[in-house]
Amino acid sequence: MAEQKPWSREEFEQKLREKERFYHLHHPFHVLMNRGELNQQQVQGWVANRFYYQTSIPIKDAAILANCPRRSVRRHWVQRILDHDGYGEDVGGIEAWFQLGEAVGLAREELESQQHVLPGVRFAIDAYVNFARRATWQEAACSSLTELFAPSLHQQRLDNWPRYYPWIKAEGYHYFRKRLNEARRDVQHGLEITLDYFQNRAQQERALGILQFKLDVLWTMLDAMWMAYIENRPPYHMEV
Ligand SMILES: O=C(O)c1cc(C(=O)O)c2c(n1)C(=O)C(=O)c1cc(C(=O)O)[nH]c1-2
Repeated sequence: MAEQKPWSREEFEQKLREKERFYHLHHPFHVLMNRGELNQQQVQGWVANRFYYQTSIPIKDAAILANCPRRSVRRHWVQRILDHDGYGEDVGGIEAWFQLGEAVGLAREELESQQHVLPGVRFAIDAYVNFARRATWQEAACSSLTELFAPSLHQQRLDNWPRYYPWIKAEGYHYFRKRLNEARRDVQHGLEITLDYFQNRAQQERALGILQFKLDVLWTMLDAMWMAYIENRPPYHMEV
């Protein structure tokens, strides 16, 4: 059978963008959250579990750097680690997440200890980090492209939460504001790498599969949180 023609650069980008419909923005947990229908304990559960994602992202990006022999790419990619860990005067995104924790009533130690991190959330995030360790750096770059869809979600939080959750202190919003620009910049780089690297149709379809895998990671995290905080069925709930 004849090989299918590759999509043009524009068509390929369009196919990647069409994956937006699977973004965790549409997960029922986020829908409730962005309609103001979560209580404080449920918001705290999300913040504490997402903290594990925040701390894993620079480890994931360090794995990508470790697999990348191209200095011009590393020079650019390293910025992601600095954004999260901080550099010089900038305290970084993980510190901003601690501020969010405090703003919703979670002590720093509660986040740091990871005591609230659900097994399902941990498994999903570890799968993402391990993928980045084992894949080529271009495939791992492709897996970060869910960030194409993140700015609108950060913006929704900035627009809606102060109204719905007046008990969240204003310092909590710094992280989302910071990510608006960082995500737009990062995704431009990740997209260029992806559009350059995946050339024939089979490779382009592989890229869509990689993006779907990452969408599954994010969706599965919220499934675990839904069970624990909406259904009140965390693991082993029958025993407690
Ligand atoms: O709040 C969100 O919904 C959200 C989603 C994502 C994403 O789509 O992966 C990231 C972030 N936030 C984020 O803050 C972040 O730093 C980040 C890095 C990455 C990545 O894959 O490298 N995704 C995301």
